Amino acid sequence: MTAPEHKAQKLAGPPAAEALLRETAERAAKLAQKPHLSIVRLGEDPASVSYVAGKDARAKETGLSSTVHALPEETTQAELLALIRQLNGDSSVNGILVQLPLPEHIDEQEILLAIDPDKDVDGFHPMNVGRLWTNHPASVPCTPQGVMYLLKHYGIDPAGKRVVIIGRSNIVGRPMAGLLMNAHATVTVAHSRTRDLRAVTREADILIAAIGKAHFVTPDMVKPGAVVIDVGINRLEREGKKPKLLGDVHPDVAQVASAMTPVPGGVGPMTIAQLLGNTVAAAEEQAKR
Ligand SMILES: NC(=O)C1=CN([C@@H]2O[C@H](COP(=O)(O)OP(=O)(O)OC[C@H]3O[C@@H](n4cnc5c(N)ncnc54)[C@H](OP(=O)(O)O)[C@@H]3O)[C@@H](O)[C@H]2O)C=CC1
Ligand SMILES: Nc1nc(=O)c2c([nH]1)NC[C@@H]1CN(c3ccc(C(=O)N[C@@H](CCC(=O)O)C(=O)O)cc3)C=[N+]21
Repeated sequence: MTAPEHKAQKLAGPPAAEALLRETAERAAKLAQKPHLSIVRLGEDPASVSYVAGKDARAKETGLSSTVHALPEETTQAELLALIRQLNGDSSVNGILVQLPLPEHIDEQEILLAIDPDKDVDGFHPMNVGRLWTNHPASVPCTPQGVMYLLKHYGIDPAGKRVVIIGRSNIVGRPMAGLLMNAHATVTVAHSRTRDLRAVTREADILIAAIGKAHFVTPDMVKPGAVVIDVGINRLEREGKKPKLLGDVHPDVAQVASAMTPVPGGVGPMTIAQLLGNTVAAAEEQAKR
């Protein structure tokens, strides 16, 4: 008989997301007005349609109200800016989210700059990015903030640990690095130009994969006993069936890691819960004025 295989602890997202949603619902209920989230989406990309539907449904379940502005793919820059200005000026709107990626003809940076930083529940406005990197966080991007909540929920403290993040995007890798640095981790950010990636990732006590390539991280890249956080969601569209979702981490990594997030059911649910948390936080701030 062969020895039983080692299997990493499963860091499931839903229980941590439920805890965050409960806290969020309690805070929402204390406000005189229901917090309101406005979600803007352009075009019919199936992943965006599915994420936005999830965000809208979760908002309503949590005692928030939300509106989805589903605009045609051909919407112009000027039309999109006009909608954002209208939402900025509407005191019944507490949070604004413009779903990314935007179509090619839209200047994403100009759109993100136009969102009132106080309503920027994604934390993408340069004002909020600057606050994160000076350790005065206001609104922080939902996915990395959700990862921090998940780590805490499972009793994993990054302080003093070596963390390696693969990916340097504005939505995941960079803000993840800022948050972990603020939480006293020693942080390395790797990317497509990193030399000898395997030697770098093997240094990690906590390895975070945000690459966008299915099963990219293999067991040989992971230090035995490391905690592995899989942010990747790679959609395998299948004829007549729901798409299959694959993470950036190969399932065999569970044989070497001490703990690992699954995909689906890992970081994804944290992102949505954190978005609602950010919306309630924005509503609380706005209620003080
Ligand atoms: N769970 C969730 O809630 C969310 C999941 N995601 C998922 O996370 C993943 C990453 O998303 P996002 O950050 O937006 O993606 P981006 O494509 O913006 O960034 C990917 C990063 O991975 C790096 N990379 C690509 N190939 C390699 C390689 N061969 N070796 C090392 N690094 C590499 C890129 O490097 P370089 O900069 O050099 O190009 C880049 O920094 C995706 O699967 C996405 O779907 C995203 C947001 C939320
Ligand atoms: N302005 C903006 N803000 C974002 O936060 C943002 C964005 N644009 N563009 C795209 C990415 C991606 N993203 C996800 C949200 C939820 C799940 C999620 O709920 N995932 C579930 C599965 C969902 C399913 O079944 O499709 C899971 O992993 O278990 C995943 C990914 C937010 N993003």
